[in-house]
Amino acid sequence: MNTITLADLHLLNIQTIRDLEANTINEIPHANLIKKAGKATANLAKQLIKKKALPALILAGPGNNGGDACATAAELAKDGYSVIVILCADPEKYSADGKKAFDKALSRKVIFKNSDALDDLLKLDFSIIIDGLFGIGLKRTISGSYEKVINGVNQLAHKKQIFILSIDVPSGLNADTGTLVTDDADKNVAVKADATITFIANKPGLHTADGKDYAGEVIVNDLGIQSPVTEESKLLLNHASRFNFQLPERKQNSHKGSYGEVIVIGGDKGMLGASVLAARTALYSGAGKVNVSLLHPAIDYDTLHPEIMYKDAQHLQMKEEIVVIGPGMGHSDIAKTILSKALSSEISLVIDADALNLIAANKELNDLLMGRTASSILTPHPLEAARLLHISAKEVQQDRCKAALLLADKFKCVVVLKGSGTIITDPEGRLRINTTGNPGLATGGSGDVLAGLCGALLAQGLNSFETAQLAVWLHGAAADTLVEAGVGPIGMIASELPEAIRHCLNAFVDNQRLAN
Ligand SMILES: NC(=O)C1=CN([C@@H]2O[C@H](COP(=O)(O)OP(=O)(O)OC[C@H]3O[C@@H](n4cnc5c(N)ncnc54)[C@H](O)[C@@H]3O)[C@@H](O)[C@H]2O)[C@H](O)CC1
Ligand SMILES: [K+]
Repeated sequence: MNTITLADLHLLNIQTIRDLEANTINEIPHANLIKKAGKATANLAKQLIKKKALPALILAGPGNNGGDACATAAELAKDGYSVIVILCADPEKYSADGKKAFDKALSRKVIFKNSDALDDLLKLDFSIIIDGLFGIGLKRTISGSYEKVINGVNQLAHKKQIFILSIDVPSGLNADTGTLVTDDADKNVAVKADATITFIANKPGLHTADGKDYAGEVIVNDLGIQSPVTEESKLLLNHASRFNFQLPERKQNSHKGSYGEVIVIGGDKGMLGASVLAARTALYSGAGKVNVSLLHPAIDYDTLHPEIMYKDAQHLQMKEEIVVIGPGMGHSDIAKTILSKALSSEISLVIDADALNLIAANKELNDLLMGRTASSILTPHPLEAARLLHISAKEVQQDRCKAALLLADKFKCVVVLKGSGTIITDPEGRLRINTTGNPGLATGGSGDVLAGLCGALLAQGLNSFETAQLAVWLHGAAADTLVEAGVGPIGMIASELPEAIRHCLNAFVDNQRLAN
């Protein structure tokens, strides 16, 4: 975990990459980035290829991504690999460097076919499939022969277990948003890569929304172009090895009051479990004291965790504790009254689930949240985020980074937009995309666990943005350790997370101590 550099975590959007590329070409007229990209891709492919006797299949599209593909073919051929390229382009229309790469590949006996040969090629076996159809220049829905080629190689790779390496971006994916470039919701045309070698810098769309499913493992090669990155850089991947904050030391001479107090408010009829899960997690993640206040007080004792105290929701002081509000809270008038009291208080809040829905539906609560001076962390899933922004969940998912930034700006809060590649933002526009987690977390209650974890970290003295970063990372890391142990992704349940979170949290603290 200590080998990750800040540069590895730096994310750039397409426009910034284009600007950097243009500056480089202006300053170094013969930079030949395509040649460099081809070399880097071929070097990686050589490490990935297990059966050198089989040919490599390379897809080359009409833009510079296709140029990179031809340069890769030329490099592999130089080292004795047999290479077949499906050329979906007129090479006469390539850029000068792209044409040079094509000519070089041709001179090195690379076999070029067009998409008419697809059906015959799909009967063969290959050492690797390298996707250079489209990169950051893809504009419209992929159709016609491009669509046939993509669907064909996806199926072939799946059937024959052939590794797919995408160049720069899996063809079909938007590198900014992680959505598929399509105007037809029923059409999912994109290369499903096992790995992506991406150039100049890492890109947000490879890590959120559909990005993780299509890009696979992401390898960054800067092609010698420096993109300055500092701790202040706004767009980064969220990784614990780069956190520059610490939990307070656990001194021998300390007591439960040293580690803060959390109250979880929620649990209307039929939904008590949500609050109990959040409270249990707060306990397992180090809060000194943990309370539950249920709106439907059907229980006042947790037989599994008798450490948890139960308090009457309607008579809470809300003076010093950290309040996690919303899990299973429902929409009753009492819920609104208690939420209004919490929003009017001077204490730090974690606002989740039904509390978010109530705020979205009620102007008074909305205004109270907007007017808060104490800190709040909002933890919406896409539908809750959509309600708060008064747009559709689809619009949120179309650009998750933008939606999270809008929310943080609107409410002047730290926002955790959950989902694949959870996004953490703050009102200053800092944005982190999380790197841990797996589909095992797509299960009821895992959001309650995250809310409870946030509460415990706030109680131990981290600020809201630090809390959100560490909580999201730990939550995903815990799920990853469970999957490694065979507990999921299928059938992983939220109740299994708190113990795994405790393990990951202690390991995180130990690693930080060793690193310092
Ligand atoms: N900028 C860099 O960091 C470097 C970029 N390299 C590689 O180049 C691509 C970007 O190249 P560009 O030519 O701008 O775009 P594409 O290759 O992605 O494709 C554009 C090409 O495709 C046509 N097109 C767009 N959409 C469609 C569609 N739906 N159907 C058919 N045709 C479409 C469009 O008109 C263009 O002709 C980048 O990703 C890198 O791989 C460098 O080589 C390294 C540095
Ligand atoms: K590509």
